[in-house]
Amino acid sequence: APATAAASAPAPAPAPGPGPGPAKNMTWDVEYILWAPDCQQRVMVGINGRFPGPTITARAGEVVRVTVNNKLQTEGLVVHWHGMRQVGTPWADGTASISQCAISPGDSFTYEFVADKPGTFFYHGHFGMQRAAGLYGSLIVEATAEQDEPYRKDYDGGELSVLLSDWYHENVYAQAAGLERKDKHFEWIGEPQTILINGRGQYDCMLGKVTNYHRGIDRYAKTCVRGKEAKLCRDEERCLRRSECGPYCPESQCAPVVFDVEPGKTYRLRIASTTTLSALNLQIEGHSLTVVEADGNPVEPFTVKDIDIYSGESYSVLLTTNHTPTFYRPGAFWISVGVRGRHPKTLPATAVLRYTNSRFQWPGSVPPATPAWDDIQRSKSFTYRIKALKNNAAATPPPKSAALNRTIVMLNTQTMVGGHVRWAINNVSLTLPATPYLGAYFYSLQGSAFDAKGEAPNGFPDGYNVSMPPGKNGYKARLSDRVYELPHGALVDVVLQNADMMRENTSESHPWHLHGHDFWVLGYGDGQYDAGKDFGKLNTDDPPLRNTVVVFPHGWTVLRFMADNTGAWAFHCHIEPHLHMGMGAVFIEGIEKIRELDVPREAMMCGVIRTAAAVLTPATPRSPAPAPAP
Ligand SMILES: O=C1O[C@H]([C@@H](O)CO)C(O)=C1O
Repeated sequence: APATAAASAPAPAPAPGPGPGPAKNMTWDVEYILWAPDCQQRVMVGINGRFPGPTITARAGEVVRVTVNNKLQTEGLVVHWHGMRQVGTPWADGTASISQCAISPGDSFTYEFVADKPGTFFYHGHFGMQRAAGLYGSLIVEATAEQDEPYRKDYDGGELSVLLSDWYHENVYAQAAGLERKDKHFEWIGEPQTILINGRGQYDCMLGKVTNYHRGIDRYAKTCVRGKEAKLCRDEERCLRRSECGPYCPESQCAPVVFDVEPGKTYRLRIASTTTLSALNLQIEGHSLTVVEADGNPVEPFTVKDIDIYSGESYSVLLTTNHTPTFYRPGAFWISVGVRGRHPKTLPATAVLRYTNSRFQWPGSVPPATPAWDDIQRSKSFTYRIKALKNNAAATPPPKSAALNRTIVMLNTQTMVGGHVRWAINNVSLTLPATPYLGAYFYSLQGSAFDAKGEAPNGFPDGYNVSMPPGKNGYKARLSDRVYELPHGALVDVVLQNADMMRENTSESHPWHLHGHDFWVLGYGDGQYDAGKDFGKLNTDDPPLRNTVVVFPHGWTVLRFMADNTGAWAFHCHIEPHLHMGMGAVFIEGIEKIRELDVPREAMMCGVIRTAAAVLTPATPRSPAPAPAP
């Protein structure tokens, strides 16, 4: 490994990333676009002129190579491949300040990594609040013939991809500015205007019949108009100005999503959520759903009427088209997606499941109502049911507790720091340094790149009462870019401990996402985790492997992972404003091995400095400037 690579590395550097193999090559222009995802035109971050970004479909083991051209004139960007473990390619993880420098405006960067395992994934921006601006899309990894997914034989109809998100009319710069205002001027982003399915929604109206249930969410709730908007469609000029084009124009950017299915078959729905904030619930009128995959891992199948899904999670569910069309059920059914966990102010999103023998285009029924937002018990019972598939090689059990090297307890608190509302982990509210951690370790610049004087705290003081706000606990947070350093191969438990927020008797659920890994979810509980009592009860027999897990209000969650992936990995709440407010941590793994990596200059520098041979030859010391004339 080069010692001071910028000055002495041999030129030119080999192409970064994994070796040869079948590859998926793509070139993306990322740019601002005017788009009307919910029939209202706004500025978004699009890829190749569209929103959402293109779906990537790869085979497991294939190399994915995406050249990203940053055509945003005024901001950097990175793309994170959510769920890809990036073994050996930590610089391709796409986290600004952690795995790479943000790609400068006008510059390009090629991500190159192995789609390491089959499953349902997605990609998204990971710089500032760029994901919320629309920079995301689906990433599907198909199994090879040899590794065949265990549930592959259980569906004969095909696959449907359902990417869920929430959408705000206020742009992300305004959202971020509001979050950063001081003291009583703090502006929370509030609830989204629209839930999107595959990037489409209908602001302020329902495709189906409106009921009192919908009026309870938005008292002005109405059914989207069909006739008037259809007339607008015929006026091509107006239709091209998309924002004037209603949902029923086929050309419209907010046209309802319709999944055409054959009767008498079983389909696999790949469902992923990249919401800014909302926890969602999805159900399909008249059909049950059998959960078979979570975050790319096979789970013991179980059948439910609806699923909860948090930001950062993905599931595959099997659905059988077992209805015979009747007068009342003509063969078109509502897919309904509503908000859970926070008092909803957003109407549920709807899409249509339409049998090919359906007598009607549209369901005539009322879209099914979302389960009560505050029925946390119901959410828990769904989440607790998720277990690893029995007797399956892809669902490896965790090493037993005896092998454990380290336990990190992470208390999350919402607290004031310097007049700002922030989130903190053990009193450290994460700020990100200008120098990516991966480069700081690779070039041995820890001391100057970030605060390396001490580690991020391993726990919180005894006697902290998690059912009281941090203020009443006399607990004061600070900003820091400190990290957790993990030696290669350490077996690590993380206890996520939720607590009271600044407002007494309030606590919210948080979906935590770990980069570079899947982890085993060993257990959940209410109140404060008590190692003496709870550790022995953790599930080490069939815990599910996941990359995202929820910690429930005033509860705890324990996860375990093996720190065997050399790199710098983010671990954070997947709620976009919460990460922005400091709710995250960084693990530096295999510290003793980082310098052996082949970190490409492209990830740590910008422009031609990264590739031009000239700058790589040792610089000739400049003669000292002449002394100024007396
Ligand atoms: O971080 C948050 O801030 C608000 C609220 O606590 C203050 O307005 C909220 O719901 C969050 O999750």
